[in-house]
Amino acid sequence: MVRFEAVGLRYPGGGPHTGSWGPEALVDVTFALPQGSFTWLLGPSGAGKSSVLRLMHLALRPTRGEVEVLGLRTSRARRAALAPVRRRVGVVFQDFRLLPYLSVFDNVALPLRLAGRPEASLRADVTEMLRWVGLAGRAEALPPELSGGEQQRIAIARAVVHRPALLVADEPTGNLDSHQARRLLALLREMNRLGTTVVVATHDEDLVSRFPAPSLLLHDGRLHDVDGARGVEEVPSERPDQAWPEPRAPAAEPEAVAAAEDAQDDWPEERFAPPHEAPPDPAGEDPFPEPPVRANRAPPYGRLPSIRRGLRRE
Ligand SMILES: Nc1ncnc2c1ncn2[C@@H]1O[C@H](COP(=O)(O)OP(=O)(O)OP(=O)(O)O)[C@@H](O)[C@H]1O
Repeated sequence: MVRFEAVGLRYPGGGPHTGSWGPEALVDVTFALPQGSFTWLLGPSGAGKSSVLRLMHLALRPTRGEVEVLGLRTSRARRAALAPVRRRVGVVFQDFRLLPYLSVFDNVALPLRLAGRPEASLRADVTEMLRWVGLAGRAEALPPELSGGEQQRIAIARAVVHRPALLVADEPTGNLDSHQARRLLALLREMNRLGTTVVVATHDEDLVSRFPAPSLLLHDGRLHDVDGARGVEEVPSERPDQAWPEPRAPAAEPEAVAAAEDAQDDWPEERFAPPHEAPPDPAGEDPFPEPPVRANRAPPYGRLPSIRRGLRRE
């Protein structure tokens, strides 16, 4: 599901267009997470947690080594191969990254629209997620009109509404009170129970103590202590292989959709490729073609009743 092999990562040193590169923010990071696992990503500020998550949701490529996500080896993959994989990854950003000119409803609906869900069928799921995060009444508001905690809850709803195969969350409880943080943990656990692989970077020790799970511990960009995460590679996942089907590619990718995807990039296209030891694949046949669009296929996503049931229990 996720494999890091001797990964090194450098950021641009004196700014993105200067051509100089800073010290390695990640050094020789190696681990593997099986499908259906739940992993805490821990470490002090500046240790490299966000950098690991950026590599997992394909906002960056490694400058050394290999990162494989959902079967895609990212270090040399062509950019066109990244989009379909990214659509299967849900992200809760530390700084939310809501699109300020779209309503709350449209922000949460974005992953479903990117996955090609018909408008008629997405309303119920978006409304249910908004209700779950307690913001159904703010569907028409713009993100800048919301508090930090409310924006975080919208960001969480957007990350999970399309039931991603992989969910990465960067300090998802940073702006939540303890009750909301426990509800969020319940949602993450329920999604994990249903087959989503979950990785959460956090400083919230109370949250971690409520759900013991394997941890990756980073210090100064190095993986210092792996509590079960590195070794679990050999344990086959008991979860069904196709817990979440591939999303359909949008029939046509309008410019607005492409712009919305780029807004979630840490490095927009022209800065996407840091100097990797090996050159990218020469232009040729795309090894990762978009899945074919099948006509009259049933909607790939079920409704959310099981998540709702799990939350009621909580
Ligand atoms: N965009 C960037 N440009 C240059 N250096 C960066 C950039 N982002 C992160 N770094 C550097 O990479 C290192 C790891 O940062 P990262 O944000 O991954 O740490 P973190 O563990 O997530 O920290 P925090 O808990 O404070 O969010 C730090 O030294 C940081 O200064």
